[in-house]
Amino acid sequence: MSNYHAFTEAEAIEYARGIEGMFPEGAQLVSREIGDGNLNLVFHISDPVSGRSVILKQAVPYAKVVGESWPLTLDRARIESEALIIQGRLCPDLTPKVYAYEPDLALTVMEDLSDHIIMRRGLMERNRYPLFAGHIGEFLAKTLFFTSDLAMNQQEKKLQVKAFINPELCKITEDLIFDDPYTDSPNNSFDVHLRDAVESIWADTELHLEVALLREKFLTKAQALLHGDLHTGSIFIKPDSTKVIDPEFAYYGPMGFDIGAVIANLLLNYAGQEGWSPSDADRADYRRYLLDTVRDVWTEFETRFRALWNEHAADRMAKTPGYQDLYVAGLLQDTIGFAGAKMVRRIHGLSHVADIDRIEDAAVRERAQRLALAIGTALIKRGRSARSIDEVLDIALSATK
Ligand SMILES: Nc1ncnc2c1ncn2[C@@H]1O[C@H](COP(=O)(O)OP(=O)(O)O)[C@@H](O)[C@H]1O
Ligand SMILES: CSC[C@H]1O[C@H](OP(=O)(O)O)[C@H](O)[C@@H]1O
Repeated sequence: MSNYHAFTEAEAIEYARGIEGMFPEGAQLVSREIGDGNLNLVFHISDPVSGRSVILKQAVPYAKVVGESWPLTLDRARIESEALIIQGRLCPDLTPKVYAYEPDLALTVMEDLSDHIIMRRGLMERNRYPLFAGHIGEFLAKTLFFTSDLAMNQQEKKLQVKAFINPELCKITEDLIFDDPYTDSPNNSFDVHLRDAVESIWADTELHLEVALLREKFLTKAQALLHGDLHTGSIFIKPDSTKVIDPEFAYYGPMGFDIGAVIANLLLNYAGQEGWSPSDADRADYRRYLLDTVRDVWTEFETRFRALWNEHAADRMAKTPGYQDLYVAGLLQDTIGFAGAKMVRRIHGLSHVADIDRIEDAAVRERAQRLALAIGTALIKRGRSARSIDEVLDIALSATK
């Protein structure tokens, strides 16, 4: 990556001007750096006259949220662009179009999705998205099924596992999700009022055993090409459209990690509804919508995944009676366990979620945090014995005072 340097806004404009066919000759381009994620630069380049626009996403050689003291591979830009291309082939309507990838600059040029909003914000505004569960169920079923040994030639799949070895980004997940929240790590960050709840998680060895088993799956179960960071900040949405962005954490891992991420982030918003002050009936109604969506995400995924299996399984052994049922039962258990782990890390780990952190009143924020921890830890403990997605809804309802 010898020519690499991080773009200034002026350089981003110059680069965009050179993209063939993108902007009219001589257009007065405007650039805004809009990256609000933890890791990368995102330039929005537009021509106010023609109304045309494009996104340039560039990795920097460190974790932006921490600074240069946390070096991070630029190879994540390759992983992200290659994963976007695969996901785009499988789900063209659910992903941004990738126009180009420049390895020397760790830069991906992609479709501007600014007519959508980031789903986390949409949920914080208490919008409802009736098509979301079907859309994300389709994304999960197609991307996970078609990249797995069920649908692929096993030799080709192994080459894909190799192409998506992503050790540095996986290490972030291994530490921030499966280690730090369960010990007194300097990476943790939490409000003082939460110390007793956090200390009881540090001391809960029954919980630690379940997390160790989930971590082992994350480390070893190369089931499918995961998105790897499928939270509601990685989803752009509007009523009739859903687009999944930001797969730089992609690697071959356990399918339930992606499904669990979606469910966890719906439940984090559920907990964050403590911060809303409508009538109790309105809050309960929005929470009901979120729980219905949790159930629908799973059932939409399961229905489509089974249909793909029945129609496209390439593997003779995949047709063995009973195999599909056991496989799907295992996916549900993984999904529930990973959902719990993805909730807990957002309360007292390094990286939080706005659904809860934006609650200004400390006492109300504390109620939301405790609720998220109660649901998250219960999901982790239930995972291995779960039989139905309804158990997730029951856990959320019984933790809610
Ligand atoms: N294709 C896109 N169209 C419009 N805005 C985008 C696009 N991709 C990213 N963004 C904006 O940039 C922000 C950060 O992007 P993201 O891919 O999540 O970066 P990071 O990898 O740093 O988390 C998003 O929250 C969104 O506001
Ligand atoms: C130091 S990275 C922390 C956290 O950030 C990533 O999320 P995003 O870049 O989408 O905001 C990922 O979830 C990591 O665990």
